[in-house]
Amino acid sequence: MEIIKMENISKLYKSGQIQVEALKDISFTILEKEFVSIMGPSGSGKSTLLNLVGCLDHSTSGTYELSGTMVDRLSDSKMSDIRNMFIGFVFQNFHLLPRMNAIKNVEIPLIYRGMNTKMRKELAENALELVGLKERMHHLPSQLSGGQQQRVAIARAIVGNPAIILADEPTGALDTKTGDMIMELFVELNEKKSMTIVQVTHEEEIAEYGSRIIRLVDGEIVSDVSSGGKSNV
Ligand SMILES: Nc1ncnc2c1ncn2[C@@H]1O[C@H](COP(=O)(O)OP(=O)(O)OP(=O)(O)O)[C@@H](O)[C@H]1O
Repeated sequence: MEIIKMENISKLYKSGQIQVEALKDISFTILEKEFVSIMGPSGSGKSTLLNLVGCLDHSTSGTYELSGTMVDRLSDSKMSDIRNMFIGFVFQNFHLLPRMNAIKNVEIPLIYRGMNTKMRKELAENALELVGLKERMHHLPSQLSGGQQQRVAIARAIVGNPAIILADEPTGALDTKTGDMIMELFVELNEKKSMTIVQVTHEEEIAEYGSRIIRLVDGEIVSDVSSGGKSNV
C-alpha cells in the first residue's frame, strides 16, 4: 500500500527579486513499512522535501497524497490535524524541553490530542520502555547522554502511534557508535512495529540502514534505489 505519493512537486522560495527552485517537478511514492533514506549535497532540497512530506509546508505545484488524503488543498489547521495523526518527528538536536523530565517530554503529543493524564502516563511509559529508557523516565534531558536524549525524542515521536516517522539527520549530533544504536532502534521499529520511516542523512553508512536510498541533486531526484539494487526511477 502506498502511504506517501508525490506527483510533479515543485517548491519555489521567493525572497524579493530572488527565486530559488528548491524542488523541481519531483515524483515518487513510498509504501507502507518502507525505511527510506534521503541523501544529497547541502542545498539539494532534502529539508524542503521532508517539510513537505511532514505537512509543515505547502508545495508550489504538484499533488501530495498522504495515506489517501490529498494534503495540498487542505487548510493549515486541517494539515496540522493530519500531521498530528500520521507523523512523528525526530530532529538532529532532539528538541526536548529542558525543564521537563523524560516522561513529560514524551507525553507532549498526547496533551495536544486532549488525552487524560492516566492514559498519557501509561502510553508514555510504554514508549520509553520500547526505546529501553523506562528506568530513566524521571530524568531531565540534561541528565541524559545524547543517545539517551535521542531515544526519548524517538519515544515522543512514536507515542501517538503514527504511521510514519520523519527524521532529519537523527544521528548528526551523535558519535558513530551511538548513531548505530539509534539506527538499530529504527530498524526494530520498522520491522517489529511496521512503522514507515523516512530519514535525511549526510552519512552513507547511516543511509544504508534503510531499505531504499533516494538521492537529490539541485532539487531533482537523480537516483532511487532499493536494497537488492532495484531502481525506482
Ligand atoms: N525559507 C527559504 N527561503 C529561501 N530559500 C530557501 C529557504 N529554505 C531553503 N531555501 C533554499 O532552497 C534550497 C534547498 O534548501 P534545503 O534546506 O531544502 O537543502 P538541504 O538539502 O536540506 O541542505 P542542507 O543539507 O544544507 O540542510 C537551497 O538553495 C536553500 O538556500
